[in-house]
Amino acid sequence: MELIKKYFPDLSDDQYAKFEQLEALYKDWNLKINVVSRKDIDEIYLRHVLHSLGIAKIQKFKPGAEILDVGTGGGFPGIPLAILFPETNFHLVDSIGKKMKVVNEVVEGLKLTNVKTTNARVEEISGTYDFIVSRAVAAMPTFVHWTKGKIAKKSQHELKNGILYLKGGDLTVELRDYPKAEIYELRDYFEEDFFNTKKVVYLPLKYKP
Ligand SMILES: C[S@@+](CC[C@H](N)C(=O)[O-])C[C@H]1O[C@@H](n2cnc3c(N)ncnc32)[C@H](O)[C@@H]1O
Repeated sequence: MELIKKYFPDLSDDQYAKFEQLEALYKDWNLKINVVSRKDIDEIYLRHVLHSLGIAKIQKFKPGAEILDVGTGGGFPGIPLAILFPETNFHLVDSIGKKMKVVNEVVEGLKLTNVKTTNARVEEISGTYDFIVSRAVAAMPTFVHWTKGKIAKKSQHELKNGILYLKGGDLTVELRDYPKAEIYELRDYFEEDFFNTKKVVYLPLKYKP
């Protein structure tokens, strides 16, 4: 929790209270349905919450904007981002029902009124979004294929819209066909060793192969 205050010092009491409550909710649910590994649950603020919030260091979401979290699993990065941007709308999607059950319980427990959830493959989701966020779901070519047509051409963020993907390691091969991809190193924003190889890849919509 101290980590959240260290990097996001200007949040409201309600936001800090939600981040505080989040740990207990996940710990409780993880005893029943294992959605977060044991090591990760002990370091949930570093490995899940702060990592998810890395996206916010690259892009601030506007009130009323629509964000799709593809393959949210236990709710990452969608839930921490929904706490950080309470006036932005988040749609969290995953194809595994039991993970969505936990997400639904956490959303309810935290009283997050800006989160909608759907248990489905992303290919089945219709509608368009200002940004698509994700972590650890698929290689970029597959991900781009799955999400084709789901990014609004007219964004509420003026000229910025597209995919914001949390990735790690060497991306040279994976992003070879995406010359417009912008790579942001999270070690430039967070000093913990965990972030040494972590990045946010921003793929603008107007990418033309
Ligand atoms: C490794 S987990 C990552 C979960 C979460 N994003 C995180 O970082 O903790 C990948 C998730 O993507 C989901 N997934 C994979 N392909 C999907 C698809 N086509 N549509 C929706 N969800 C998908 C899986 O069910 C799984 O929960």
